[in-house]
Amino acid sequence: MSGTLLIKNGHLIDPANGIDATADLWIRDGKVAAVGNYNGTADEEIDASGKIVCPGLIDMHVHLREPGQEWKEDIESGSRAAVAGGVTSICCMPNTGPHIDHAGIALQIIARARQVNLCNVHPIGAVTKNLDGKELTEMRELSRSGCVAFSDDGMPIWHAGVMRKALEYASSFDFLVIQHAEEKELTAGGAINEGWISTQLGVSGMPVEGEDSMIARDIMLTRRADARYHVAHISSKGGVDMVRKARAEGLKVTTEAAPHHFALTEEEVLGYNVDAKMSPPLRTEEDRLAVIEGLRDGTIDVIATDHAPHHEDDKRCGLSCAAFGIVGLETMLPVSLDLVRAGVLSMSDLIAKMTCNPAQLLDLHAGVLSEGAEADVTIFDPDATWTVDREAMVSKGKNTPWHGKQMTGQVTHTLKAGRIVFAEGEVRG
Ligand SMILES: NC(=O)N[C@@H](CC(=O)O)C(=O)O
Ligand SMILES: [Zn+2]
Ligand SMILES: [Zn+2]
Repeated sequence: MSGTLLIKNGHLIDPANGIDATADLWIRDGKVAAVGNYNGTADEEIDASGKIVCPGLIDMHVHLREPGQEWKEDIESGSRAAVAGGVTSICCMPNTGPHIDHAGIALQIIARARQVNLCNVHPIGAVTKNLDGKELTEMRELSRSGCVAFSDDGMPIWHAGVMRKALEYASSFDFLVIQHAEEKELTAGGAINEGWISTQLGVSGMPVEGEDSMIARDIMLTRRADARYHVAHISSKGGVDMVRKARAEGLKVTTEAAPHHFALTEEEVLGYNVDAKMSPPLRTEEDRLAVIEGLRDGTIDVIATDHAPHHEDDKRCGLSCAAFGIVGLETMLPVSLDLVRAGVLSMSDLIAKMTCNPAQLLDLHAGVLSEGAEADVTIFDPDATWTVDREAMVSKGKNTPWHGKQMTGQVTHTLKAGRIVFAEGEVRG
């Protein structure tokens, strides 16, 4: 956008620059022009009194379903859902059809996202061709085509030998390898966490050891390869403890938590609720508290949604057969704000986990409000309440466990490169 926009009187939080104060934010020609005083006049103003103004949120774990399953979501609907949730940069996972396992698909996604022009979309390239865990992709070429990290998400990088090669190769270029940690030999046939509740419901469970054993194996391989390893959607106490230990040892191990794993437990599936089914599954209260402690002490430096839209037809067929996954973009912020309200994190530390921390991990030029930076900005009212209505969701996916629940914290404006792309409850553009 051209011209000068003033966002005034907001509580500005820019963790990367250590800013946490009431201040005006000046934007000129799509870039941050100044924080505080500015020698000029505004063409347009947004009054942000009583609101928080922060860098546009980044969600490094999103499933956009395009190409291949556009009835579940596409780049346009996913981008719209993102900005409605205050998210201005998303990384999309490679389990599309075709998979993001060659440069052409990555380039196609980037081109389509630019046409849609609502948020930044960064593909994550596959580690193995077809995501079948056998042969490595051309990671260097995928990286040159815009992939910001590598994963077989949806599937684990299963075989230890392939994982070792992937980590060794990635290490020579400093690529980040993101693991969906699940030992399928242990979880096969399971739909929810294995335990008392799965027994009670008579539904096959996925033991927590499925996640933990793969994280343990991967940490050993990461140590040997001196690679950068990231655990996707961590959900278990054992996993968090191992990551904490690995980091203390100086290994380049990082992880992310999804809001559902720190907000909900396996009790959500009582009543056979298919919208509480995802992989990894909701686990016990002990696991949930361990994820929260990991967020608090910095073991977990990123919050990412694992936004996984599915069509009704893939969900409404019983707990055992329903697809794994829930949508998350539009509820990420209010659910995460509970961590501030509970005194687990300061507002600035919470925002860091959704802005500068993922940006740093993925080397994105985003997540800060420094002078000259692209003006991707989120404005939200931390106290406003609203009720989740699945039918009113912007995403094509309506599979949310929070339907009918009251949220505290509402995005009022989302700006992409200085342009208002969401305001007054409407996506613009
Ligand atoms: N998380 C999920 O339950 N589902 C994801 C796959 C994944 O993230 O592993 C999906 O693509 O639907
Ligand atoms: Zn996954
Ligand atoms: Zn995922």
